[in-house]
Amino acid sequence: MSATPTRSVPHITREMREWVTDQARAGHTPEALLASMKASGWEEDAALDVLEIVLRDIVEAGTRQKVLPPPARVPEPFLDGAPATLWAHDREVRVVMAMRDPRVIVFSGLLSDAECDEIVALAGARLARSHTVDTATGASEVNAARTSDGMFFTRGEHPVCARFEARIAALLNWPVENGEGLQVLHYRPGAEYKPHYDYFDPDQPGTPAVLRRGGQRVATLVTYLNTPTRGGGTTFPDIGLEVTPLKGHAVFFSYDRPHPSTRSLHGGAPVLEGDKWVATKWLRVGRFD
Ligand SMILES: O=C(O)CCC(=O)C(=O)O
Ligand SMILES: [Fe+2]
Repeated sequence: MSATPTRSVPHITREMREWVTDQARAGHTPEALLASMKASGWEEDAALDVLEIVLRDIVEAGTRQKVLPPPARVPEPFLDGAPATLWAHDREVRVVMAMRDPRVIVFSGLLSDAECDEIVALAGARLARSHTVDTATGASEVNAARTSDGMFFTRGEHPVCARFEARIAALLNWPVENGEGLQVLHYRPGAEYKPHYDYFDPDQPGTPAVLRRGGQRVATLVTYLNTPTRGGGTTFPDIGLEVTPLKGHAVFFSYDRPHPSTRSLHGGAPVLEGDKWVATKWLRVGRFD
């Protein structure tokens, strides 16, 4: 048996990678690149190794872009004609601001003060340290990026939940059945939720299991159940937006594919004074049974 000669993987500097990438994008052939590298003193074998690695990376990056999932239909309120208010099941909701791309809408009056208080009281009785779905395993785990406490109601668990869910479905034109149960989060002073995406990362091994129930998340509605004294806004770092948490207001945003190009990155800024309570409704592309 003959021994296979081992060849070490060449170290490719950032400058080298950029030069090969620029030349290839400018339309120069691999043969032309090889000739220039040899002319500037490269050994043929080493130059070939570098070209093979960098050109393969370029092709793979291009393929990844092309296999972006097609855009999904997303929840969307009827805002044609720029109405000041929308009728949502049993209540008039005000439209405070609407951004088109990415889609971000702030509503007020989605819940009455009494309904906010009732949800806080029901959730408070059941709070435990927040858990998020770990897409590596599909299991729940304590998430260090989120320093709030949280719990989930099942859909329609209390009359106030069912009423709220019917309102959300009417407001956003999305079936109640496609919504997850409400999640309630409680942030104490200093607590925050670092910027994140709400969709499930398709590259994580646990994601297919999570998607079996309802498919991807395509929109989020965060409703503020109280008004923290200072801090605790919902931030959208890609667009420099911070939504003030005001009791009964809600911020809606949608994302038509599980990809950062949706610019749906968002977080809960640290609460500086007072507490913060929110109810999050995640909407799936299909029935969440
Ligand atoms: O607390 C907030 O403002 C954001 C909450 C959030 O991002 C979530 O529940 O997914
Ligand atoms: Fe979120």
